[in-house]
Amino acid sequence: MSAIPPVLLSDEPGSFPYSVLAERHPAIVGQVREAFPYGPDQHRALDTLLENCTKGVIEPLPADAPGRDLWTDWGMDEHIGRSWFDIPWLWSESWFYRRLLDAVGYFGPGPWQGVDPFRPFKLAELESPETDEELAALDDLADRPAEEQAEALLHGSLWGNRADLGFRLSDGDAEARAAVPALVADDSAALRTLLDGADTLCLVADNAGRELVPDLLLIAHLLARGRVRRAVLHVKSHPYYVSDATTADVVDALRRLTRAGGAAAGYGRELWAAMADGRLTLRAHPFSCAPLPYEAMPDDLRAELAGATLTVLKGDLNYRRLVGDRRWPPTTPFAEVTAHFPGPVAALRTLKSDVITGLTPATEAALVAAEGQRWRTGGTHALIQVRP
Ligand SMILES: O=P(O)(O)OC[C@H]1O[C@](O)(CO)[C@@H](O)[C@@H]1O
Repeated sequence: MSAIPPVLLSDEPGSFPYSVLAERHPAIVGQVREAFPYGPDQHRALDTLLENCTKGVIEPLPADAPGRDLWTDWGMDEHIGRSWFDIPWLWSESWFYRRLLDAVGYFGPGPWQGVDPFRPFKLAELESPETDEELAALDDLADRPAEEQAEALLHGSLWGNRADLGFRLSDGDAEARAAVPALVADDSAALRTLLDGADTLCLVADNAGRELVPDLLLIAHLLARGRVRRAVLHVKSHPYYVSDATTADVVDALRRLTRAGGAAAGYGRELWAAMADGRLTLRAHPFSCAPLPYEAMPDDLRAELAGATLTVLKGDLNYRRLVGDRRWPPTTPFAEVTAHFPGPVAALRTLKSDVITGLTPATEAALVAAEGQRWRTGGTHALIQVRP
């Protein structure tokens, strides 16, 4: 067993985590502020948040705040009074989204209760010409052999994670850079084996829009071909990390598919029917927005995932939560760091933060020789890792 390295903090100027707190979060506050006709109270609360998240310390949630008990369980008291930059990065990032939702009145009571501050960005992406093109491409795919379709949809789902909206706010060139390189780890053969004839597939979604659409297409394909009997799609219980998918985003994506026409509409109808007969269910567990690694998941979620044939975790944040957001040496075995997970697990992720495990020494050396450490955070590399 490898020695356990320290968790990532955001206290090193020039590091990626530091830039997220010092630059990305203020940029997100600005974008949200411009996207809605908020009133003076909300603007004042956003000003306070901006000041607090860049220069202040963690302050407790008010006694009557919704979800306060959860945050107490998740370690709020031990962080109170400490700088956002000196506590685990995973924790301070989640806290930022919680406090942002508070500032705009998301948790209510009041007229802004339940209004997703990121919805305009998500909808714009769903309605973009790029989404049109991706959906139109399904017409050509329909004539290809089933295996080829499955492979294309798997890679669509993987690369759909490439540039989430939060990432693009601070790294607008990410998508234009570099042709798609080879995967840095590719356990897709093991993934195919696990998926073939699976009873229950849990897919833990990441982003809405151009990531969720291919996730849904993959699920539709697996269900329609009878490769998996049922699928459970885990989404976030509230808006999170800008583009993370909630139930409302699944509904938007399904509507988008069904009105697209052509093969896309067929997938949409398949999913709609699967929701109706229970082959596809949604889950929005509160732990989906917890500032903690999956190793700390509560017993009910552990039991649920233990019952799945396979759990597929999408995206960078889920990867960080799966392996523990630590400074692992990149060659640390993936099976070792995911041994805590209650059943077979796969990660489909483009690389957008420093954390990485499961590389061969040769792969790590080649990446470093070509790019220094940029490959870790640039969003231009991806992986499929499986622990059966
Ligand atoms: O949408 P994803 O793939 O989980 O990525 C989330 C992004 O946010 C971060 O947590 C940084 O804010 C990175 O891990 C990543 O760039």
